Amino acid sequence: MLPEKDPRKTGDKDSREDSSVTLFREYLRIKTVHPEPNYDAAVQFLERIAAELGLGCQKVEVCPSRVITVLTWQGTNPQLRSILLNSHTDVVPVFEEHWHHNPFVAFKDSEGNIYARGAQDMKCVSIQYIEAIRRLKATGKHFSRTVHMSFVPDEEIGGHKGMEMFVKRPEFKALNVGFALDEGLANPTDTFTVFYGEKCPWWIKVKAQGNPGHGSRFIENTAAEKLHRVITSLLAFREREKQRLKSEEHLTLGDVTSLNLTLLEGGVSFNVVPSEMTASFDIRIPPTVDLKAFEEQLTAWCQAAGEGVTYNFCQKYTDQTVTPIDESDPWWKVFSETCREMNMKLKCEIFPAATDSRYIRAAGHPAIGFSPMNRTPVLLHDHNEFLNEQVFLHGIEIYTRLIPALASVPSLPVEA
Ligand SMILES: CSCC[C@H](NC(C)=O)C(=O)O
Ligand SMILES: [Zn+2]
Ligand SMILES: [Zn+2]
Repeated sequence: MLPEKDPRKTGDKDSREDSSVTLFREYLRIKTVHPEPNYDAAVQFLERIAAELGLGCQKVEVCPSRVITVLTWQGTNPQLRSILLNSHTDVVPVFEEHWHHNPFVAFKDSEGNIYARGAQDMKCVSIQYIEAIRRLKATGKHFSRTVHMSFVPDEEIGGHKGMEMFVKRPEFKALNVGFALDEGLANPTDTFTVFYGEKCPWWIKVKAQGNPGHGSRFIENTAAEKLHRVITSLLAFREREKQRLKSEEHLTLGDVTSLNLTLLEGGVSFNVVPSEMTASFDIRIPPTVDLKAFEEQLTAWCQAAGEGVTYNFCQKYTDQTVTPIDESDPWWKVFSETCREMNMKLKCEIFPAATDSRYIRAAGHPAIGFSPMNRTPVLLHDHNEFLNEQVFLHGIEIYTRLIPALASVPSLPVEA
């Protein structure tokens, strides 16, 4: 085996590599991978950066072993609401056998593609924030609004011991957030995708109870027959939404309700008709859907399937707050104008899954999901996730324009 420092394993051929890229690759090598992320190493890395850049560093332990690290660049008028640049430190697991390079080595190929778990989701963004602030500080710049960078654990497993707890803490309230940026998705075209809201995740477990008996007989009203009816209703709805997405050109995945049957449980033996079976569904509901009516529809499908069919929620997110994206909104105006000045094409969408932005929005703060990765295939959670170093470096330039613009938004009426 080659040692991991060997350039044949890491792709470290070029000693002239941009120091931002080197830092990005160093961060990618920290194994903050579930199910046992090394969060201590990430926090130490961030503390080192804070010291290097002369930033304030606050650690908030929201529950045992779950620390939020906040690096702060104080504004010249700290009374004004701040800019929050959020990113999560954890990454999803890998199937190592499907990777062409070790996903925790950050191999760079001859085209500058950096392969690593977290290259897109979302260690790139963390380092882009840091490097943009490093550049701005180096030129002696100051802005009126304070800029905070928050680095949070556990986003990939729902954020329950991360951002969800943090937004309820006095330390979060003290950040006095005016506007937040968080993660988005890559876009394979020239355009950058921007997310102004998210679908509500509902995870439901449908339980059907029926008559048990010998597997050789025609038992009446079995749990399986009832569950089959529920599954048929829900999958028929899935098909309608799928067709709607396909046939209406302006719609994106964020605009329709997605639904998948993800778990089937029940039974003990081939020849025993079970008295109980369950089916679990991952449902994602756009902010425009009436949640009460949708819940009534789910109840009706279960009732129509027969007696003894019930469901319970394993996840039920109901906050449908979206961030304003009209030019009358001072934050959006500055964000979109700054992007326009850089000739960036933006496409505004609803995020099809769930990120920590939902907790920020629910706490009453506008938040935009944005990862500056155009001309890049969407590879989050996929094998051989990569980001090209030029795309990464361009992202730093983008934040180097966006951060000053947002941190200079003039005092708002609510701040007077
Ligand atoms: C609903 S909690 C889990 C969060 C996860 N986020 C992503 C981005 O994959 C998801 O949407 O499944
Ligand atoms: Zn992410
Ligand atoms: Zn993710």
